[in-house]
Amino acid sequence: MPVTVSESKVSVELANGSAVEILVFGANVISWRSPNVDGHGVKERFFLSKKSALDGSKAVRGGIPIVFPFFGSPNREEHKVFPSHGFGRTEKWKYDGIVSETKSSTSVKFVLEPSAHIKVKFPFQFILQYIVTISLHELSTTLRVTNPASSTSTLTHQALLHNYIAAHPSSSITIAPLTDLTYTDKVKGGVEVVEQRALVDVKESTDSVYKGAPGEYHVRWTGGGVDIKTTGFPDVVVWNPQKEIGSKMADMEDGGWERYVCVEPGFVSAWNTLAPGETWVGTQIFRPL
Ligand SMILES: O=P(O)(O)OC[C@H]1O[C@@H](O)[C@H](O)[C@@H](O)[C@@H]1O
Repeated sequence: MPVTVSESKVSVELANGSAVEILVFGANVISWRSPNVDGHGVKERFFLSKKSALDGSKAVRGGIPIVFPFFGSPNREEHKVFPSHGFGRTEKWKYDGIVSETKSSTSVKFVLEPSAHIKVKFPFQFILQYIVTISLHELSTTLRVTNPASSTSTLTHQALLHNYIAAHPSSSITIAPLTDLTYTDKVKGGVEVVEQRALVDVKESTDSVYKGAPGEYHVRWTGGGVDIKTTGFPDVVVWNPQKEIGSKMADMEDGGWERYVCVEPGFVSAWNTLAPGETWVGTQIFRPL
């Protein structure tokens, strides 16, 4: 049975051992195992902190949390009732079934619409759809944000896929190509910097929001790597707190920052405004080396 559905989780497994697990809480992908390129064995591709809550009591520290309707700390009035990164990652999504299924690929879908308690705090209509597609050697995820309003009310939002890519040691991690892009350095209080490096590393605490993102990222580390292709996301965030900040995070496993890098495609440096009936779509595809 390639798709297994429980109350809290949807799991999909293909014949070659590729497997993905998605919590209904946050529609958070928490695991993706895919075969090694040499054909021997499968490897976990995402980091998930051993100290992360997975019961819906707190956002997941790992996998792919979905950031919506705003990124980072809330600065618009209508967002101030929410914790950082919004409510997309802390709501229970509805599993909406299998979208397509072949021998080499399966797509499943999750939907989030305003619940009674969200409506009280966020008086805007929205429909989020999240499609996770696992194929023999790739994983892709697509987020669709729709403004279903029939009146004139617009939906203004940001969105980001907060990928925790399993990569170690963090001293060997590089991300490219980001050269010549302007980024906001959140570690240095939000100064704008033009990236000079051909290979960006995370040896020091890094929290950088790149604008005008190329949509293709080569993430490499000793003995491994992954390529990520994206469409619809004008920005990309690179984040690794290193020991300095990571050791103070209650849900971070000991030394966890040594074992991942977050490369996060997003629509975050500006706001996207959807007229009634409009939909924004962002897609990412991972291919491990
Ligand atoms: O601890 P959180 O809310 O999951 O956020 C983790 C990090 O997420 C990144 O996307 C942000 O750029 C960082 O500033 C933030 O610290």
